[in-house]
Amino acid sequence: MSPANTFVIVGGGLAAGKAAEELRAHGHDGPLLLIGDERERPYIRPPLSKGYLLGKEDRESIHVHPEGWYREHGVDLLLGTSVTSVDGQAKEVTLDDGRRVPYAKLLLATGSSPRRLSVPGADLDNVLYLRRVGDSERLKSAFTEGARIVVVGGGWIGLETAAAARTAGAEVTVLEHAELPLLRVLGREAAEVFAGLHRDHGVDLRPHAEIQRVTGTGGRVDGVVLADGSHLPADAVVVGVGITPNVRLAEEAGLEVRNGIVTDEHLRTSVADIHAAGDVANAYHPRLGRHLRVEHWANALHQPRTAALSMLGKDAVYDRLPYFYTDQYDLGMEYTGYAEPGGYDRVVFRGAPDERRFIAFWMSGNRVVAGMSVNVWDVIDTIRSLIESGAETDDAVLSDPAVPLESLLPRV
Ligand SMILES: NC(=O)c1ccc[n+]([C@@H]2O[C@H](COP(=O)([O-])OP(=O)(O)OC[C@H]3O[C@@H](n4cnc5c(N)ncnc54)[C@H](O)[C@@H]3O)[C@@H](O)[C@H]2O)c1
Repeated sequence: MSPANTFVIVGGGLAAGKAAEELRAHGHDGPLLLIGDERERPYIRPPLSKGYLLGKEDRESIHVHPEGWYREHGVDLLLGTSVTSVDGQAKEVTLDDGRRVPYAKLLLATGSSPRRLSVPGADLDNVLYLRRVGDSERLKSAFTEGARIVVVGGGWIGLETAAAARTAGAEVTVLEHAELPLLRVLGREAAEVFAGLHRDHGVDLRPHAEIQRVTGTGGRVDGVVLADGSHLPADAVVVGVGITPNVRLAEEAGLEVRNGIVTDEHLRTSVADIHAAGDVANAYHPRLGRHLRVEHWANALHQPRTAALSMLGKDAVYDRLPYFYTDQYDLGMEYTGYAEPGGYDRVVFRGAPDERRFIAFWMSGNRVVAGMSVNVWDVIDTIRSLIESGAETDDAVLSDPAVPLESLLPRV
């Protein structure tokens, strides 16, 4: 095995772990090095705000591969190690200990980092973020019976952690900038379902809220002050105000970076032999006809196959529709497709949103562009097929539970 044939993966999350697997599965038999700055071997993040946070899943179960897998598959794991620079001309990466590693092909799966809260007091202890497994453990110990938890941001992190905190018996307030949590992602009617869910579980949901500062005593949080002057006591503050892609290495290496590392549909970057996948990749999506950066688990799970094939010189295109899911209290939801504001003209419901058991279809003309099932199971694959087929349908049929969804698919 010659080092000239070394493939290097930078990143230690799901996309990185999965890429190692796909490279071996599709025939890379040369040296394979995975370099990640976390000390933990690659793990998946969805349980960190769901089952793991709730104590329903153990640490072993969240890993992408069992402990021995990397050795068995000849993957060198360099954990707790940062890549400090990439040289796309010399085709080598430099590590934080000064070592230089040449590569034949490089995959950047550097992920993203939580946006920090930038108000006075935001550096106090117990202002908590959620990205890594240790963060989830810190949240878990803060979520105790009667603890006062203020969550900043009503996105998926905010709402899932709010649900976990309430389930643990904490008093929870969610501060959301917008008029309604998830309004931008889901539109009004579907977003109302999540707001109602949290209110029914005793969460104090505050829309149009602007945090002005975090107050504390002895270095620890004791409250937050809002722009309207109100003061909320708090034992911990959880911040979920979005993430930013980790693009520094790519930028410094001269790769095209625009809302993430820009790639084509093969997940190739603008520099030869460098590929990108996962949260950090702003990849051209041929089905949607635009570049798209997706910050969800399913993307980090599936893009590595395309990246691996393309690193091996085989033809592969990434055109899967985005997919994500959530579990909050007794509500389970799956979503597939892509419906940005302006990209759809109405939402059609099948079932009962007020009972939190329904399917929602985001429509553009007579076509479904995205679908969400709430407490309705085993339909998401059919919804995906319906979107992918581009079949025309109408609202009366979509909203009628007596019409099987399969019957809306074009016959082949
Ligand atoms: N179930 C899932 O699929 C899941 C779960 C967790 C996280 N994620 C992903 O991880 C990423 C990070 O999640 P997130 O929830 O942090 O981001 P997000 O972008 O989903 O939500 C951030 C929310 O915070 C609000 N906000 C921003 N600044 C604020 C402020 N100063 N005060 C009050 N509200 C403010 C925004 O309006 C938005 O509603 C997202 O891409 C998310 O989709 C997905």
